[in-house]
Amino acid sequence: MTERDTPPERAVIGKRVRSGEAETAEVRDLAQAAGYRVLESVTQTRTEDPAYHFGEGKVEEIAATVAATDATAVIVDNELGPYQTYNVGNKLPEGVRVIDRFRLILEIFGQRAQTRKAQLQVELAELRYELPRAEAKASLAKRDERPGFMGLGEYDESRERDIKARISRIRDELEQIERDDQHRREQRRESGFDLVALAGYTNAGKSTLLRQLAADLDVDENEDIHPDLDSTAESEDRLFTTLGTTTRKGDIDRRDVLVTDTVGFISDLPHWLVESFKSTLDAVYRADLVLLVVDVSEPMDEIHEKVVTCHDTLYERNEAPIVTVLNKCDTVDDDEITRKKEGLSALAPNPVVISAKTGDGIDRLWERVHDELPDYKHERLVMPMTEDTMSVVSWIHDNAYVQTVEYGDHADEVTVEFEARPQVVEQSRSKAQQLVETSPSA
Ligand SMILES: Nc1nc2c(ncn2[C@@H]2O[C@H](COP(=O)(O)OP(=O)(O)OP(=O)(O)O)[C@@H](O)[C@H]2O)c(=O)[nH]1
Ligand SMILES: [Mg+2]
Repeated sequence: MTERDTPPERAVIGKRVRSGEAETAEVRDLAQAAGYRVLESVTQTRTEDPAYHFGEGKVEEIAATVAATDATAVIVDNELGPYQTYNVGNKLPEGVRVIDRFRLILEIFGQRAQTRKAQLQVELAELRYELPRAEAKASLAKRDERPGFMGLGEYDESRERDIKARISRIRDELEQIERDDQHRREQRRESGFDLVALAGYTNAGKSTLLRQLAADLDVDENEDIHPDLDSTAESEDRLFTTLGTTTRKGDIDRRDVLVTDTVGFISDLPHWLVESFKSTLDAVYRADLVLLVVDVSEPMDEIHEKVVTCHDTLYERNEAPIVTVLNKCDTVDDDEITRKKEGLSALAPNPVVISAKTGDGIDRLWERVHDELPDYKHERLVMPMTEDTMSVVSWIHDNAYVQTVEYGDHADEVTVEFEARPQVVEQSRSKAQQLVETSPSA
């Protein structure tokens, strides 16, 4: 994690809503997560102005607030078009930056990106953010207006081409990474692991839950097939603490479960931004089961909105069944939980109530995970005793839940009874078949 060593930048927040009252709690948290100190906020309820986004008078009010507080940045919790950014910037004191909601989120992601995959995804999102702005600059320059648009220097006609070329190179590299990840998921499934992913709004408690679910911090034995197993999953009361993915072995009896924690969701993200993080979100989209973590301590309408955002983000690509997990039950009383469960019943039927912090409800959650995962199959295999038989028996021990092992009277055969994923049953059958084919009596 990169923290700024320099004193935090000072910011004024601006936000426009079409109706009702503008809520600034989340954008303040986002600004703080990006390392800004928020001094003031200025809000407006009106329709969007094409030139300034806000009304021109409101922009003047923002400029006056900036001057009075000596702020160095204006953070607008809306999407600003390139021309709007330019026009608002022109009204502000010299050198004050204008940052919209997406730019802000990209700044946070940029600070958190540690792995090659995360860095590529952030760069892809930045380039996709920049492309329409470079196009706008180009069209302004073509009309020979406003040279040096947005203070970014001379118009350079190769800029757009460069961005497009870079986007396509990053896409190629990310696709390769996705193929490798997919291959690893297949390998894990073949070795009998069920893949469970944690999803949910940012700050819902996913990383805290991962630590509760993880039994096995010592992952050396499987390092080759699990290079991303990690013994830390940072939790903090801050938005977007987690950006990449962390996978750990879960503590469930009989079945081997790998639990993956990943980047949180947030509302009002444009499609291209979500799409830029596809390689990371694949851990969720391609899991066997998704646990959708919800912070139950928040007011009902906020919970509702956040669950809808999560469903929207999952909707297009997710393949796995979803179990809703109402987290932080230690902060609310039983009556409130009952009320909130009822309020959510259409969106999230039959949720599991837990506290990732105290561990309350974790046993119930495991039971539910067990129920939702594909059924284990029962199998009874009789194998001839050859020099390879014991290694097959030991393979079955590693990949299945073995009930009994019996040796024939003359130690010429062995019978194993076990339960396992359908795929493991298939594989053990074919291993047993090979033993039959190579046995001397065949
Ligand atoms: N009271 C209470 N606090 C919790 C619980 N679970 C998590 N928290 C707190 O909620 C905050 C966020 O927790 P994280 O685990 O970092 O949340 P996350 O979903 O991983 O967040 P991001 O990675 O930022 O998206 C931290 O301050 C946790 O200590 C819980 O069950 N009860
Ligand atoms: Mg996290």
